[in-house]
Amino acid sequence: MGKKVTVVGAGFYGATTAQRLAEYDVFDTVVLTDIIDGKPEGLALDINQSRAIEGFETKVIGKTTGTDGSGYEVIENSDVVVITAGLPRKPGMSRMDLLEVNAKIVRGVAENVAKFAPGAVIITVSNPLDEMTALTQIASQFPKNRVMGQAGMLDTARFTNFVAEELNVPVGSVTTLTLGSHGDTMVPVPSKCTVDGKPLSEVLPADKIEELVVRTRNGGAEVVALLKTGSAYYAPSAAAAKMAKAVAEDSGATMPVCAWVDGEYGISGVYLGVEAEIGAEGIKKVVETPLTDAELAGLKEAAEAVRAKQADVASM
Ligand SMILES: NC(=O)c1ccc[n+]([C@@H]2O[C@H](COP(=O)([O-])OP(=O)(O)OC[C@H]3O[C@@H](n4cnc5c(N)ncnc54)[C@H](O)[C@@H]3O)[C@@H](O)[C@H]2O)c1
Repeated sequence: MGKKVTVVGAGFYGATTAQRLAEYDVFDTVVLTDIIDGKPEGLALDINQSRAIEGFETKVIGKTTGTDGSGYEVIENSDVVVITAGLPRKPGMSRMDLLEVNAKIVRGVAENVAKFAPGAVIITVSNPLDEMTALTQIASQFPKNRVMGQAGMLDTARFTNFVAEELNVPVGSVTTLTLGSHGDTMVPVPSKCTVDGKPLSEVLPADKIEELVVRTRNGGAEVVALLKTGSAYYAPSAAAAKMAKAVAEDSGATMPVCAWVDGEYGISGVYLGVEAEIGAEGIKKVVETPLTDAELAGLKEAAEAVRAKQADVASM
């Protein structure tokens, strides 16, 4: 049977994710939902009308849903569900400022997803990311491997772009890695970064690397400040769509994602940004990579910072 993916939330992040997923032309159906009457239907109609030009056969179905679960039948039998519902940041706001309002939204959505697509893998992107991913698992009661969050793919892509621009080399020649949380405790891993196979530390001075790390950590805020209303969505949607595709194709690709960590790196019982193999069952395996002492210490610090906040979301 053809694959089916649902994107909940037809805002900037959700609409661009649906478009990317449709343009991959690997899914039978892409479902796009929102609580704003007519918005997902209108966007789906528009994306479908691009099929003849872009040359893809995937059908996009838009559906207005209610917070009470009305309309959710449309997501039945989805292989993957991407949750983008929730408010984005405004200039000056931190991701944590969104906690209470988005927790209500994400809890409701996750409960409805569990009811109507009980076999799906869920990819959460709503902010604050680590907390909303933990809440998605709590509210859906899905096995932890079937719930993950998107952050590391985006942070890594931002870091890669900054390095490529700094050195004026193709992005394809640059490999970077960030772990940890999607926020202040993001952990860049310079020891895993290379340019044309050479260690980053051999092609850029330490102070320049640190400058790019800081810019990566503030990558979301930099876009928010420029846009003045709304937050980034082109790179974020590219990341979430790539993850959903890896699930649908059971590819086993290794990607930096927010995954349940259970003993890896000596860390347990927390959703954290790590590298993991992605497949039909969600997280196939968390992949441990050798880290320097400082990088490992940063990862452990990030784990403790998000652990406390993730414990709070259970009651939200
Ligand atoms: N993880 C990341 O890397 C990352 C990156 C960028 C943005 N984000 C987050 O993604 C979320 C969405 O961002 P955006 O730019 O699309 O915002 P947006 O305001 O453009 O869209 C959000 C959409 O969610 C919808 N919505 C609200 N409650 C809903 C519900 N119960 N069911 C279905 N839909 C509902 C709204 O009607 C709106 O259309 C935000 O929380 C933002 O902070 C995460």
